[in-house]
Amino acid sequence: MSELNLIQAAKLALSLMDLTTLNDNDTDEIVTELCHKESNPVGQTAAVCIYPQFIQTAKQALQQQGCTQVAVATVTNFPAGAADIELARRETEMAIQAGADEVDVVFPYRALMAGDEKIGAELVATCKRACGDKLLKVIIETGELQSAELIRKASEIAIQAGADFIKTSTGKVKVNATLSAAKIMLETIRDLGVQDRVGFKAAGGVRTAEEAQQYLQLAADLFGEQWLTPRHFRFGASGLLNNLLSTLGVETASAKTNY
Ligand SMILES: O=C[C@H](O)COP(=O)(O)O
Repeated sequence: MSELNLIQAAKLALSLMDLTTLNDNDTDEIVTELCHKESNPVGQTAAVCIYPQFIQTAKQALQQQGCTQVAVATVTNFPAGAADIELARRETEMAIQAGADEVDVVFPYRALMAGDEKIGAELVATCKRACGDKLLKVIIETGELQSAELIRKASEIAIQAGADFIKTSTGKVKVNATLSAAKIMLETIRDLGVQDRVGFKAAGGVRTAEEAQQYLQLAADLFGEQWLTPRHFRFGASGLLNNLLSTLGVETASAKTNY
């Protein structure tokens, strides 16, 4: 596989990003400001990712700027990853009813760590049914699972239960996305032969174009550069956009914001 240079990687990473704000003090204004970051000289991200109560705000802000192709993603069972299937189903159903295009649900990883493989499968299958044709990304929280065996097992369960994407992390625990966890997840996608229908999302702590480049190269080495589309690869990041823009020579007036 040829090497992606930093400029190519930065452009690609921007187009594959779920531009995220998931803070307890988020407001309509903060979400609107996030959506305004879509108006930049390089191009738009794949999605914005926000808490469910801001779905309508995000949709309106994107529409007002003519950014209707930017998807609105939200989170459910987040960030705890409880083993309450009914609650996860309700939250997911409500998110879809509120207009979400994509749902990132946290896998009940603690239950898996305690030896329960069934509850995760049921939760993912139930949430996928609630999503219908909207994308379901399943956050397996690799930094808590820790072992390669558990990361692989959670990936397999999520994929077999209908996940459209497997995602590393919530961004809310000590260890978030790492290249070693990404490698295990991407190899699981390859080993199950599901790369046509299942994508991968690196999320949590990805802050620089150089880091993004490494994740993209990992995936490109396994599946080819043509696999790097929003249907197959995402970054979930609240602090990567400004770095990508400055790598691409764009100084934003709002560089003072953290994105
Ligand atoms: O799902 C995305 C993550 O919450 C983003 O994590 P981050 O704030 O470390 O970029």
